[in-house]
Amino acid sequence: MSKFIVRGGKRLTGTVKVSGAKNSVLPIIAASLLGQEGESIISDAPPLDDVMTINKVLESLGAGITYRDEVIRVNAQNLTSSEAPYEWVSKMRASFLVMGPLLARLGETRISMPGGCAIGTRPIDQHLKGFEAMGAKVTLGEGYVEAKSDGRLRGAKIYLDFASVGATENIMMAATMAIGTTTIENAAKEPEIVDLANYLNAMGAVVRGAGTDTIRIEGVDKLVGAPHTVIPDRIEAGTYMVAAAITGGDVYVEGAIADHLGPVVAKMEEMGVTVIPDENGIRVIADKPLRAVDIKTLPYPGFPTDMQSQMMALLLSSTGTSVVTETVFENRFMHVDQFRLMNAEIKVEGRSSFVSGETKFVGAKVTATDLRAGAALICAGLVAEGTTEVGGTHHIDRGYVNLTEKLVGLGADIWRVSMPEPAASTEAVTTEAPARAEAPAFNVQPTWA
Ligand SMILES: CC(=O)N[C@H]1[C@@H](OP(=O)(O)OP(=O)(O)OC[C@H]2O[C@@H](n3ccc(=O)[nH]c3=O)[C@H](O)[C@@H]2O)O[C@H](CO)[C@@H](O)[C@@H]1O
Ligand SMILES: C=C(OP(=O)(O)O)C(=O)O
Repeated sequence: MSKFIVRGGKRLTGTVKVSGAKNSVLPIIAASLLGQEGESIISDAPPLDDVMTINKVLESLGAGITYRDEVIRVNAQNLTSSEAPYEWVSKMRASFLVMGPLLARLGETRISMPGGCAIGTRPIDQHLKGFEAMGAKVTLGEGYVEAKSDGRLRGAKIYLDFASVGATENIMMAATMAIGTTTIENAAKEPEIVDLANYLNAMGAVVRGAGTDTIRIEGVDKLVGAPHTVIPDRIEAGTYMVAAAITGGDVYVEGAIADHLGPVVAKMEEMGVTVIPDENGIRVIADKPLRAVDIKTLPYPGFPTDMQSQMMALLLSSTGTSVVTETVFENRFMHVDQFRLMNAEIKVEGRSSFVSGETKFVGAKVTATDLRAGAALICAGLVAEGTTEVGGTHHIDRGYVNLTEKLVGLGADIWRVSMPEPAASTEAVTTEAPARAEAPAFNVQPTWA
């Protein structure tokens, strides 16, 4: 067990570099299963717990994987299994993204049912509807989803009831080796979809229209491993933009792509933050009081649900009342109770939160209820009076590379402590900051590379 400890009151300045996007690298690693020959070389692969998990899934399927210096090499020529076990899928929903590639490659697959999680029930009906339309026979039972095709999948026209990111990716991957053309209508348009399509095309696939709401995939006979560099993580970038703004800072977020962050930039500007994008990143300067604004999460290019909780932290410190409406996930206000422990005033009514500004955050013991909630609590901790302890670090480790190092590099007073397991020891854990030379002690380099 471990915690992040944040002592509030430091203004952030300097440059922070964004890592490769979690939500790009996960489907791309899954897609590497499609390579019948050669090797895929995936660069800028962030050393996150989620990446380790999906690598384990691929290894369990028989793929050869090495991971060094943020480069993953996948050799998927000889797959030995079509089953993704509970052990890995239960750790991370995105493991389910191996279903499309396995169906295309092996004609059958059995995958543990991905459960719901803190932010919502997250059904997979749209994924399965797509596979069935392409001729797969899907059965559910004993906690597993099985899909089988009678020979190769067949191209089909698939309309998604919701522009689901995962369903678009899974269907797109399954369709690459189908007979004929598949059309996905009401497809998700996220930059990560475009990144995946670029990688698939480099492998020999014919995917057109990614980034629009209609994607056409012409099936081909064979895909081969290919090199690809993952796009920068727009949510990590947005998180550092919020961290900079909430502390009244001046930070250059290197690698951030302004085009991928349209609504985040727009809303921060509406609040009174100065945002200066250039071709290598985005500079954020907050040198005046911030105004309240309303936020509504939507699929891309709308305001990203994955930035909702961090933005709520910023709105809490603005002047006035803001309304935050969450339309993507039905239960993504878990951070509200945690913010309340830090002195925030927020009223939740259905899918909307009424957020009172001018919060004088007070340090408290809080818990990351999900990945972005954790990031948001750390942002609040940066300006809180006193010390904030953020537990639930396993959520945060899913999506932020070297979080303490990056924030310390900007001048934040944050470190991480490892807690002894209660049964093993009753020793108190110190929340004193380690000497700077010792901090940060957290090493996220994979140990099994
Ligand atoms: C690994 C990854 O890329 N994760 C992202 C991805 O998750 P993920 O791909 O799971 O998100 P989706 O876009 O699929 O989900 C959006 C909404 O659609 C619903 N839905 C989805 C599929 C389905 O078959 N049926 C259905 O009802 C979900 O319950 C949710 O309410 O997009 C989300 C929305 O931008 C982000 O928050 C996640 O960070
Ligand atoms: C919800 C998220 O991710 P995932 O879909 O991997 O749970 C996220 O990145 O905020």
